[in-house]
Amino acid sequence: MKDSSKIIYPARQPLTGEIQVPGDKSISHRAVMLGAIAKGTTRIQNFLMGGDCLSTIDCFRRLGVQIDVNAAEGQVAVHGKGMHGLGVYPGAGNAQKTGGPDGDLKEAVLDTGNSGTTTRLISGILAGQDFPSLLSGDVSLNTRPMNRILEPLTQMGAHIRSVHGNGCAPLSIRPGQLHGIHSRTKVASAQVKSAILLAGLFADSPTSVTEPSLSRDHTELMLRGFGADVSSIINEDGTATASIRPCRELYAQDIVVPGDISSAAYCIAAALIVPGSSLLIRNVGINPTRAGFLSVCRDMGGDITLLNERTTGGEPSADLLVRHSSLHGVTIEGSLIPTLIDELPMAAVLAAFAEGTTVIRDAAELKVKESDRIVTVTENLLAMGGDVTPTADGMIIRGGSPLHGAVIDSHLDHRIAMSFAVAALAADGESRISGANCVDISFPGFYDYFN
Ligand SMILES: O=C(O)C1=C[C@@H](OP(=O)(O)O)[C@@H](O)[C@H](O)C1
Ligand SMILES: C=C(OP(=O)(O)O)C(=O)O
Repeated sequence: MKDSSKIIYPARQPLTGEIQVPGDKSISHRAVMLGAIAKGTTRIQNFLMGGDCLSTIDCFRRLGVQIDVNAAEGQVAVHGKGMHGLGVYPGAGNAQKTGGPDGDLKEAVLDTGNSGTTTRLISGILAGQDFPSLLSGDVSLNTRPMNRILEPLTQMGAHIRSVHGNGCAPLSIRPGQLHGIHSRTKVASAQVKSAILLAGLFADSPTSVTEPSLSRDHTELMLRGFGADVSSIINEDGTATASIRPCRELYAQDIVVPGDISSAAYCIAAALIVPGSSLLIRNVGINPTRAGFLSVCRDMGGDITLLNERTTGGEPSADLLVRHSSLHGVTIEGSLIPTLIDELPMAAVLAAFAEGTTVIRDAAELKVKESDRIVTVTENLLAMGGDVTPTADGMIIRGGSPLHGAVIDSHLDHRIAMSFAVAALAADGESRISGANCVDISFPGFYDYFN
């Protein structure tokens, strides 16, 4: 990704009016993936044209799926190949000889870019194919932990390994007969759960995954919509189990992607901290497994009203009316964490504008995202004059003193760039954000919204 920097000036006026944020990243990824292995054409509206979802499209095109993109209209048509129709397409520049004992067998060579979701979910699908593949991403992606999918997929009979033996991508996947398992995950991760469920489609017996608490359930909801036999329960001890039966065929769907609550979080936070603001954010996904940021903002004293609540394709959404509010510190922990994992950098920044202390704990997962977000949030908050102490699984933020403009290092992590762009709106003096273009990964046009 090319380096770029951006100067952000404090907001000179309240944020008012109506906006709509781009489509949900998690749902956009899944719509392409399930569309690719379904029978028929899946038509997607309000697809997120961000770098990560474009990586998913690119991977499936390289597996022979015709995908038509109308970027201006946010529309994507995925011409599904069915459960067993993916393949290696020499000539698309993606096939190479494996050079291994399987001699001439061609492998699909796929670039998953900066996207953990693409890498982990597609691995579940590729584990069930009859051709080999090689997955690799950018420098950040190739340092992220993959043993969390390698272990359960191997247990299912997949032939998947980390090429350099370091538990990270590149990943090499060879054909293998998959069997159903019951997997217990250590962390509540929708990516791990989804990789196992997607592999379960291709197994010869049912598969289930129990996670410590419920992570985002878009895969389960969408799989059901495509005709798979999926069930989910919350167990008495608070753990969550999702189960899937092997599947012969998935059927194409029309999908309308709601606005991404993870992107809306920056607009919500900006409206809460810039004095006089009153912002209406239309069409935001509020699936309870994603809406933790809304609860936290409200607990902090944030004035947020939900209007026009509705459900499309099993996914609830609403319009959010957000008004400037005086905030106070809170504790963010436990089963709430997976419901706002990507919004924690923004929540930490918000905490710096809140009176009193905010404690974020049980969030060690922050360390294995696009950057170590405990480190990168702490470093940048300190640069702005904030009072923050990093901990092993979170941060303690003592808020209420004014932040000042600073040089912010995004570490090419889109969530860090956006969280600190918002901080800069309510700080004294100008800020400079390095690697500012990385916002295109999940929120193309982010800076224009604030202009
Ligand atoms: O399944 C998904 O779409 C995602 C799950 C989360 O990751 P984990 O499953 O690793 O927590 C999240 O951080 C990521 O941005 C998107
Ligand atoms: C962690 C993120 O995404 P991914 O894991 O898909 O790279 C994110 O969007 O904040």
